[in-house]
Amino acid sequence: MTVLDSIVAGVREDLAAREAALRLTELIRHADAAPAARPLPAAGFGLIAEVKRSSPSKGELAEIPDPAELAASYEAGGAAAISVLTEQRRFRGSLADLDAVRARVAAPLLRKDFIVSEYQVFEARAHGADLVLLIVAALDDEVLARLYGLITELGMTPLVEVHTEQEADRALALSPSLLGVNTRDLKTLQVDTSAFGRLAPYIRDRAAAAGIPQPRLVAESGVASAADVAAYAADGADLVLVGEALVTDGEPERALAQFTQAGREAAGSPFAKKTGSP
Ligand SMILES: O=C(O)c1ccccc1NCC(=O)[C@H](O)[C@H](O)COP(=O)(O)O
Repeated sequence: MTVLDSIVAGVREDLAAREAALRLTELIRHADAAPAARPLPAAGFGLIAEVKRSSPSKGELAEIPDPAELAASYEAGGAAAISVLTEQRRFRGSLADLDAVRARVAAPLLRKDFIVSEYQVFEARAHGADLVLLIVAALDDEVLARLYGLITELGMTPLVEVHTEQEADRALALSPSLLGVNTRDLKTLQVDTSAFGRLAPYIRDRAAAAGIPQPRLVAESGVASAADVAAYAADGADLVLVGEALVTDGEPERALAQFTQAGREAAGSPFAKKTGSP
């Protein structure tokens, strides 16, 4: 069993308990009553800043007693969106964190979890999410397409996450507007930040060959410094998702603003790789 398999097994158990506590029909009523989902800023380089207490790879990262306060400092630093981990067992997140953050900030919110069922998508909407993560490695094609369709139908944006070329091909079949390359292999937890620079041109070329719109690319994981953000941006990332480096920094607002500035400068440089290879 891979790390991803064991996380998903726990997620399914916790999900069954929530499904028993609140009927789907009732949950859908809450989702329908939620204010409309917000889009990401239309263009330009940006950072997705994550509320992350702990992780399978690093253990405890930060206590974060007030996730809304942290999110407010991300927003003040200019985050394009805020990612809230809601998985409980390995990341110590919750839907209550999502509620607290939603009540405090206007920035678009990503529900970061291991989404395997429609119930979780309705939960995301009911708790104010604007974007929902779909991890290709955790889903078969049929479920992936079904969840993608529901997220879109509810007005939210799916962030479709891949780690390999084969997963990228599966993701591109959906013509996603937002495609994440996680440089962390969720099966082994190894991070290889150079994976983004290899996969981004592959994705751009395959999208061009398929005649579909180019997705905005999100580089995920492994950022320790502004230079890492700049490297992802130079390799063509439109957005970079950062967790650990921000939650362990004593000044997250300052760190976020610095990372964003570094990414913008690199993305605007004539050497930035924004298109598929000729
Ligand atoms: O972070 C982990 O250890 C992890 C393990 C297994 C599945 C997912 C995991 N993380 C989710 C993420 O994708 C990251 O939280 C996100 O990309 C931010 O990464 P980082 O900046 O390296 O904290």
